Amino acid sequence: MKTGGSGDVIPSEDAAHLLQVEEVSVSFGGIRAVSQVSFDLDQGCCGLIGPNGAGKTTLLDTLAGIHTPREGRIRLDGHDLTGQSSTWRAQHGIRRTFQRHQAFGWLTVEENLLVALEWRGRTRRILADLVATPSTRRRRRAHAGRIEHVLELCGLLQVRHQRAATLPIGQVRLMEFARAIVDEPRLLLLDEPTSGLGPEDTERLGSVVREITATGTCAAVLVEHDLDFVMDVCDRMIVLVLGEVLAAGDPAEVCRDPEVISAYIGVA
Ligand SMILES: Nc1ncnc2c1ncn2[C@@H]1O[C@H](COP(=O)(O)OP(=O)(O)OP(=O)(O)O)[C@@H](O)[C@H]1O
Repeated sequence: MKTGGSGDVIPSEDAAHLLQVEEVSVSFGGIRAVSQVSFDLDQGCCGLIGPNGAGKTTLLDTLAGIHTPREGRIRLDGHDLTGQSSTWRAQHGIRRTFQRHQAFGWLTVEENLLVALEWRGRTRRILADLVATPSTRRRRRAHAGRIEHVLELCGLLQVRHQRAATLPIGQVRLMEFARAIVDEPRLLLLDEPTSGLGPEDTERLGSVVREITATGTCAAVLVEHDLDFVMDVCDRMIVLVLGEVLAAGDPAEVCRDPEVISAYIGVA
């Protein structure tokens, strides 16, 4: 991992996990939203489930650098990134998707992906560059293969030239997912990605999440209320209740746990 301009990264002495969450607690005033949560992730997709107010989004936001933990540490590839900004984390391969979409509506689907691909490591001129100068055209050609592949993977080839604002919500969500994976992140943080998707798009999204997290180069943490989707794409599951880990492990086993059934599945 490279250090960012402002970043002092501290290597862990332990064998590095891709993601290591160590006794992380997050509070808002007197509310302890996340309490002493620890887990590792090396590959695959880890589902984060639990009732409303359990602390799932807070934990995801903390991994993304939106909140700072009151206690604990977060490491990526062994490097401590607890105090790093969300921009720094994004530049080092962490991508977070949001429940509310954040597409550039006036750009086409393909341009949205190009912006995402070019953003990494750069902070200026990207939108301005979309007016095609010769250097922009050269860069577009260099990125064309990757964009083509991701458009195909996400079922967006046919709408590649449509403006994002004109797409139905299901395709906007798939495009947002495509933007998150186009520059091959190390860690994806997915916040209720099936929200607003119909069964066909949900199935496609599930197969893309499975495919990209099966390569071993990208892992994902998924917050999702659709338990069928979690069971379909996750090889691991963590159940949070009132900010604490109630159960963790193989999804099928976790779902059979009587405490999990009583605290969440019975009411989900
Ligand atoms: N910005 C904030 N300021 C104050 N309290 C907050 C803030 N964000 C979350 N909380 C509180 O922290 C706790 C955990 O909330 P969080 O949104 O993380 O839960 P969640 O499991 O994602 O819930 P849901 O499934 O409803 O989205 C809740 O009590 C919530 O009210």
